[in-house]
Amino acid sequence: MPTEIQKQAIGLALQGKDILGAAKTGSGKTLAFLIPILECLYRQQWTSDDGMGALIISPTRELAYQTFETLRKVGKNHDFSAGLIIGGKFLDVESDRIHRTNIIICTPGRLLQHMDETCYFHASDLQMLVLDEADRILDMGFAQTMNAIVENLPKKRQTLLFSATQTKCVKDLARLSLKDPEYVSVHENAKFSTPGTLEQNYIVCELHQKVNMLYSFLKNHLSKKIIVFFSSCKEIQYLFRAFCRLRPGVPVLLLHGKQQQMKRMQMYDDFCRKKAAVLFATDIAARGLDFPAVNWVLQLDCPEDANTYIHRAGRTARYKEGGEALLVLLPSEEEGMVKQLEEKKVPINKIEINPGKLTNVQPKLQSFLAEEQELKERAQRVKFQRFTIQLPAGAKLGLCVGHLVKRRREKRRCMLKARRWLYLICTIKEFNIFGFFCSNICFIRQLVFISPFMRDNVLECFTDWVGC
Ligand SMILES: Nc1ncnc2c1ncn2[C@@H]1O[C@H](COP(=O)(O)OP(=O)(O)OP(=O)(O)O)[C@@H](O)[C@H]1O
Repeated sequence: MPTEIQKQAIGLALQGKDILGAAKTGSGKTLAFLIPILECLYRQQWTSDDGMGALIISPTRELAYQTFETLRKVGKNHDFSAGLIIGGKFLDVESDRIHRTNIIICTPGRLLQHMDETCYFHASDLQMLVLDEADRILDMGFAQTMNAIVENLPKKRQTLLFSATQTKCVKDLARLSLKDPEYVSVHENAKFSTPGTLEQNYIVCELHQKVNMLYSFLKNHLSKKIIVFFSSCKEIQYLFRAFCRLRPGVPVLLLHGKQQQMKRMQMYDDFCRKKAAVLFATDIAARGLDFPAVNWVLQLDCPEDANTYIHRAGRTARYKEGGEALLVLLPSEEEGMVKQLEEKKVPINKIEINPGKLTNVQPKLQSFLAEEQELKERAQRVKFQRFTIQLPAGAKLGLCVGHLVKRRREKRRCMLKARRWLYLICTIKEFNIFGFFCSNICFIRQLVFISPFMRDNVLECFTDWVGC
């Protein structure tokens, strides 16, 4: 039986319409664009000599890989060739085949690299463009890459955009030159924006209790399949190692963007296959991934916004299955986040932690840190990062300016370092804005010259925390 989004979107897509598709997480959007692609190329009797007929752009390698696998299943009776074009693989192997591939599933960066460097590759016959997780692909993080990609695509084509949190931003849509798009939003009038089978709660927890809380939670759910979301690679790497030593009694897996490609794929496959396991993940696993039978999603760090919350929580309770989501908030995050979630129609209840049920793992952790220098260094970096992440945006920029002032003689090195810090401590949005400041050291000197008060404060704060 087709799902609601499939019923509504497939017919319109087959009529050649541009589509803005929005439906809750786990509601079958992938088939809502794969079936029209296959049908469209089949009707035109597309062959390998015709080259690329359809292009699907995904925000992450894992999602592209998953879509590729689904396409292999649903397209097994067709003769079209399909290719997965993602980073971390050999460029020349892809280059040899790309111009003969009918359906390409890719991440934006890698696609642009081929557009720039692979001489045979062109997109002039493209019939259909699909942006999966469209709002993410059109946001600031991918803006430049996507603008460059769109310049290489023919204007006459059909464009389909899908997401659980669809963008209606006119500027974004203008960038893609959509022609009178049909807005297919199957759950727009629903009472809630998350699946009805998803039970959602949040707790408020002090920072120093988070690790105890996570350990106790895992101990109480040993037979379950759980995803735990963190907001930074540093933190996840440290806690992964710490939990491997703490041995909670369930296999702990790790997925983040700084892993090598092979490792990433291996973790992804392992977690798909396991019946009971916990996956520590950053937001690269937040969107689109369809891990089978996940019971719990735990968000140990507050998401960037309500949309990110919806996508993270949507890794469970997929296609009629049940699932539970627990959000962990610091006291300072509660008011703002809960308000955002209410505005987005997310039904979430507050529950209290039972202090009697928390296991204190701090003494064990301290003894591991004393034994292992590397773990200790990781812990220190996480501590600094946790402090800075909570600062207001202006103070983050201040930290960076302070660093630049102090090391102004080593111009290039300190600029690079400042950018790296910003990357670690800022959200993507903040980083994009502040990146501008770091790219012009003269500007920063002027800024500091104008504001000696700011400089002194920043230096003091910075020296305290970094000890430099
Ligand atoms: N018509 C259908 N009948 C049965 N199962 C389906 C149907 N359509 C999709 N599914 C299954 O539902 C699950 C979720 O589908 P899919 O990954 O496409 O959801 P989605 O809407 O893209 O979710 P997200 O917003 O998280 O990306 C998949 O396991 C898929 O196989």
